[in-house]
Amino acid sequence: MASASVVPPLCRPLSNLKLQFFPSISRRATPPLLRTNFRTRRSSLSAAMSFERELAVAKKAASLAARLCQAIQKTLLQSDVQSKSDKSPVTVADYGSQALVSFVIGKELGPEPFSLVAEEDSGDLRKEESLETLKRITELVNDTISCDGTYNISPLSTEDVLAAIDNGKSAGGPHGQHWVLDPIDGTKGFLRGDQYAIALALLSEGQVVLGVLACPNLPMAPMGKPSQTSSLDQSGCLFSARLGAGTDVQLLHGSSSPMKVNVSSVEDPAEASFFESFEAAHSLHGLSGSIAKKLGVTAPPVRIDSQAKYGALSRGEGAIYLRFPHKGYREKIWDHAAGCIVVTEAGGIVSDAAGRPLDFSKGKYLDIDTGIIVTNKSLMPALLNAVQEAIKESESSSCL
Ligand SMILES: Nc1ncnc2c1ncn2[C@@H]1O[C@H](COP(=O)(O)O)[C@@H](OP(=O)(O)O)[C@H]1O
Ligand SMILES: [Mg+2]
Repeated sequence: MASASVVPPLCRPLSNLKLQFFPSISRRATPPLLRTNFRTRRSSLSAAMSFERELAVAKKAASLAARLCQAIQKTLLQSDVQSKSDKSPVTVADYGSQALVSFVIGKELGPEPFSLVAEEDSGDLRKEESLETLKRITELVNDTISCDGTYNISPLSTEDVLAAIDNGKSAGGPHGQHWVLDPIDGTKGFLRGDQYAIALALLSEGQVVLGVLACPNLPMAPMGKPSQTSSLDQSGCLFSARLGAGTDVQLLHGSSSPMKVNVSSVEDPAEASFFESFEAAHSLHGLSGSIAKKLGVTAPPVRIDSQAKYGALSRGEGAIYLRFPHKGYREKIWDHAAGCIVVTEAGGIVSDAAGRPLDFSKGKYLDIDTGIIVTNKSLMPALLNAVQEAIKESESSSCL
């Protein structure tokens, strides 16, 4: 069994994270949808509430959860892997991470109850055959809290841990405040030893007002750029964004100061690189390929797991992210809320394939047209045209 009492930093080299570049494409006129839909939605709400305290809590919660995940990834055993009803892999780390984030929010912002929309629930864990797993999660959560030293409390019981996980049962929606959590985004990457993220956001009146991405395996130095300082030689990035306040990155663990980041400013797609899911089951690589071809791309895409893609884009590493799930899949808000604000506060645009901004106010699902595309303001018009042409072509060819 893995022990969380010693938590070494995990510095696995990222063999699958490379940069590629687009050849040039001609710029086209901005489609009307784009012009009307990307007006800034900063309401009086953000002026009245700064969410500074909440952002600090989110950073603390995600960092602590990352500690637990890092300890587990290092010593991952086959026995840690279970199967949910949808057969996706879920590990003790997913549950432990959700319990920890829920614990930290409650501790820091309580005693009032809070609303949390999160990926995991305790249903499977409450079964008799899961008792050993539950004990192990409880031990990991307690070890992580005790190593951190911030909270002087008696150890949590298994019931405390189940209750903390079940705090994540909220349905979200357009009113009030809702935390949105993916305790391990990119579970498959986590199991492979590749990229994953702890993704936490806050919705207020249906709008994402802050987001944090803890990316334990993402190097601080952008790929292809030699680091100037020793802190950039390390892995583990914490991205954080607050409505109207920009996006920062800092070392996930340690005392580095936050640095403001911006998305790539490239206007020529020949200088842009392009991200997509590592997993072909999560995004239509063929469709992305034909979009890339329309833009004149020759290099293969950069395929990595999780919202680490949004984090990398926010600091100008690569310029485009394309996500086209297979027909029938419904995207969940926790897979995009934190990533979305991290990119938009860094100057980027996140939209569906029709050019509409993502709407996080409809509960746990996103109601999107076909797919999600992310890039900077200069490249979006041409990208949107290419996306729409490629979709039309793939629809007509599938009718033949
Ligand atoms: N068939 C599918 N199509 C699109 N996304 C899927 C999918 N099955 C799972 N996912 C989502 O894709 C996320 C991982 O994204 P990525 O491919 O960018 O790493 C998963 O997050 P979890 O790992 O938290 O379950 C899951 O929510
Ligand atoms: Mg996810």
